[in-house]
Amino acid sequence: MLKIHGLTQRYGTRIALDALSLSIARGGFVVLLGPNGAGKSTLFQVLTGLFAADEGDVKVAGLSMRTDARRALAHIGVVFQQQSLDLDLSIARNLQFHAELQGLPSHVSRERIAFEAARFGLMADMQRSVRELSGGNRRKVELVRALLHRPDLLLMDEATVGLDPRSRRELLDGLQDEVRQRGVTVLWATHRVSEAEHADRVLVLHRGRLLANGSPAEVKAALGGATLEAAFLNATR
Ligand SMILES: Nc1ncnc2c1ncn2[C@@H]1O[C@H](COP(=O)(O)OP(=O)(O)OP(=O)(O)O)[C@@H](O)[C@H]1O
Repeated sequence: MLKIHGLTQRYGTRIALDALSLSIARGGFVVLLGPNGAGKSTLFQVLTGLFAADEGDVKVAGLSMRTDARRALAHIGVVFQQQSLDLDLSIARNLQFHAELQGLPSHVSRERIAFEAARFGLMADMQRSVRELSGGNRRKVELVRALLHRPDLLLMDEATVGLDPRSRRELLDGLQDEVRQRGVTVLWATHRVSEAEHADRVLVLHRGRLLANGSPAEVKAALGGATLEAAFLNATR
């Protein structure tokens, strides 16, 4: 689903991504675990075509981001770290606007918006402005928006920051449904080890390099530690 080869990104003399290579098969909940400054956001910016990296390439569903970005991006949905909804518009308008940008026919967008909004418990608030919503519901709207064009690869960058445990759980459960029911691949960037404990696969990123790559148990064994958290803290000190 995703192949990253030799990706390098520098900011002046600082290396944010250091010849990073990895591949991720279709389907599953994959956690990209890294401390602050590891390069997670930089990687997501390259994956979503915000800029091209200095070196290397990314392929999504076999399509190169360098030569075929438009078609590659059609496979990707994203929720960025920074909230990006129009606060003055209602949930419904925000979602309709995005569906129009994606070129979805109106009968398809109406059906998908209703389906996803119901799934995430947003139906009662559809006509409220986003400004009036809790942080948890705003994130759910962003997730629904990211799912409208039915992406195969969903990128979530620190998506639970500021959410209480219940909202975090609901968001994660919704994503697990997507993985199970539609075979979506979720790449979930976080610095919280607890969010990696139940992942299908964990990628540990530190200073732009991959330190470990495997199931939570494999990563714990590879990095050495009594718990995944101890292994992570030890390896990224
Ligand atoms: N626009 C920029 N200009 C200069 N340096 C940058 C820029 N963006 C990121 N960096 C540096 O690149 C490195 C990787 O940053 P990045 O934001 O990708 O990490 P991150 O893992 O997302 O961190 P966080 O968890 O804090 O969001 C850091 O050393 C950061 O200071």
